[in-house]
Amino acid sequence: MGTGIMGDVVLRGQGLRKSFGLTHALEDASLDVVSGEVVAVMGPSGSGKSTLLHCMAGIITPDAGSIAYKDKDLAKMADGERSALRRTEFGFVFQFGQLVPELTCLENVALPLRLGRTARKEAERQATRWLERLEVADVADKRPGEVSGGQGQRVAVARALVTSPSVVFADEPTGALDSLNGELVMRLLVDAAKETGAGVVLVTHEARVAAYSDREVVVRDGRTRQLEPA
Ligand SMILES: Nc1ncnc2c1ncn2[C@@H]1O[C@H](COP(=O)(O)OP(=O)(O)OP(=O)(O)O)[C@@H](O)[C@H]1O
Repeated sequence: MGTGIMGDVVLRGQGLRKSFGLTHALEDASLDVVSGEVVAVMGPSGSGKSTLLHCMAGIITPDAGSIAYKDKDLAKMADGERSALRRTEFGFVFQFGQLVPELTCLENVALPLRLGRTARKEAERQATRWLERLEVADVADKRPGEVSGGQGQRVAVARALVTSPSVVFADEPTGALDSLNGELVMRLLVDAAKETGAGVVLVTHEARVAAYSDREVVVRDGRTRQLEPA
């Protein structure tokens, strides 16, 4: 891995600190997200991985440090601007519970486009293309409760990519899957991201999953350590 052409730094977090009461979740964490590159964020349970991801995505505000999207400081954006950035430039894949149970898989994938005011027909056309790309076109009309865990995660990946985001945040995306389905989801996620040029932040504690990345960053006690590519 790691031989693709990498682009520019799209998102840069530097010197991030975040405490929850007396818990110092992040002490000094830095992370660069490069377009077309998959960076794995590894580390033991409770080390601060998810907190780092949530800060980088603008979901929570760090106590100190800076996060810049294409050189624009997230802290200086208005709330509305930050939410618009999340909706249009970021995609999210979590471990589970992210699809809307009342909607069909097709409607779930079309939803981010609909929220961005794309007309229904066009949104569903693009959603269909992404379901095909993730090899789950056959579940388009089913609801999330009627599909397997692996199929559901592939639908979630399709939904994360449908807006052509510049950054995809994936927090233990294969955590609830068996190894075969986990490998399939990772392969499809990485291939699709490479194709669109998205940078991927992959939070995982599994070396087998991190093996899909181009670069690894280890978080320990809220501090990041960048590993040199092999
Ligand atoms: N909203 C919160 N309120 C209070 N404490 C929190 C909150 N979020 C995280 N923490 C604490 O911050 C520390 C880091 O948590 P975080 O979820 O970032 O770790 P992690 O590396 O992602 O762990 P895991 O691999 O188990 O998901 C932990 O001690 C956790 O209990």
